[in-house]
Amino acid sequence: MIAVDVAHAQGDFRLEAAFAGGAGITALFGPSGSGKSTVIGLVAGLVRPDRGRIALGERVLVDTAAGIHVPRHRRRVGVVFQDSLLFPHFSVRSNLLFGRWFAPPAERRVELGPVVDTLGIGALLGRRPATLSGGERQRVAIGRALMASPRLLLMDEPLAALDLERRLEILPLIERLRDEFAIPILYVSHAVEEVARLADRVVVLDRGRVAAVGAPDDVLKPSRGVAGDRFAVASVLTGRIGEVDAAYGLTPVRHPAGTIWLSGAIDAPGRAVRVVVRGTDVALATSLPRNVTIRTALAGTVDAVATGAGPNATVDVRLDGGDVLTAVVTRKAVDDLGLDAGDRVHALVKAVALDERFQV
Ligand SMILES: Nc1ncnc2c1ncn2[C@@H]1O[C@H](COP(=O)(O)OP(=O)(O)OP(=O)(O)O)[C@@H](O)[C@H]1O
Repeated sequence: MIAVDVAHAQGDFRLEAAFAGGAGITALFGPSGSGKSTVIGLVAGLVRPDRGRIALGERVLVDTAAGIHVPRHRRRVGVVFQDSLLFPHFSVRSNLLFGRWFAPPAERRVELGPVVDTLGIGALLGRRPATLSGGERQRVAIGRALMASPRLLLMDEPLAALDLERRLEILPLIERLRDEFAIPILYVSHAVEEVARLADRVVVLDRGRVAAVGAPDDVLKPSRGVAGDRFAVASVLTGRIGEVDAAYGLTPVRHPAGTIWLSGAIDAPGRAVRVVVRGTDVALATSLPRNVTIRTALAGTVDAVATGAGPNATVDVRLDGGDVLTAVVTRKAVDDLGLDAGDRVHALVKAVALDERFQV
């Protein structure tokens, strides 16, 4: 468990944040410049806070009042950045083994074999970093951080430099290492799908302050602190996978409010799945439109409509079965349709917006 309570100024920016992260993945989420990387730097020991305390379990890493500032190499905190630097003249194997030196021999709990297996990098061990693709380099960087048997792993936008295909390959590996190595992870990301899928707990930062803390389903709602960034609004729906439509390459997810179609085939009938839906990918209709390309129409009742002075509005729809789906629509559409709490609506979601590999 990591507990952070710090104040730190750099230039005009002032961070004043207190939060705690437990087992599993704690996501730090928020707009650019909100202070996410600054928090990572403070926990990693790259930056010394003006004031505050950082503790990892029983161990105090920073306590400015007591004059404690554990140097970074003694923190037992692993760090993976967007572009992690590997040692260019070492093989992948040597890069991985290098990580071990950061753990005192008695505390080396992570072995090379399981790391290589989990990350699927066995074929790369003899190669030099320059010969690796971006995705391969990132896997090795994650492996090297793991080899230090860290008590906490910091991941600062670890997938941001990769294309969608590579991101989708590495995402399940991050889940596996969370589960198999049981190392708590503090994970910085801009991407709402990543946060919704990975995080056990989300800390939303906004202009250096903690705007919200909670489970992804609760926090990734606009009314709970991420207003202003319409692309940061997402909902998580739970359903069961049906039989793949092989002719069209679609997977149906059965939900009490209707069938959610995913673009792509997941051959796992009966498996429970969480589907992450961005608010900007949802349209609302007061009657079921017939001649429309969208195949997914979920029935529900408007719970709340939030409008401000801006052009956009958010509409929380309580779907049949209980899940809440938030739609980001224009304020004009809300007025034109006269949408209000209690109205029955159909929430329309484009299947092509739901990449099946982002679902859990
Ligand atoms: N060394 C520095 N000197 C002065 N200001 C800094 C310094 N480092 C960062 N800042 C400022 O501190 C603020 C927070 O930066 P930080 O990198 O923590 O944000 P972030 O949430 O990680 O952003 P992003 O998502 O864009 O990476 C920004 O306004 C940034 O310009």
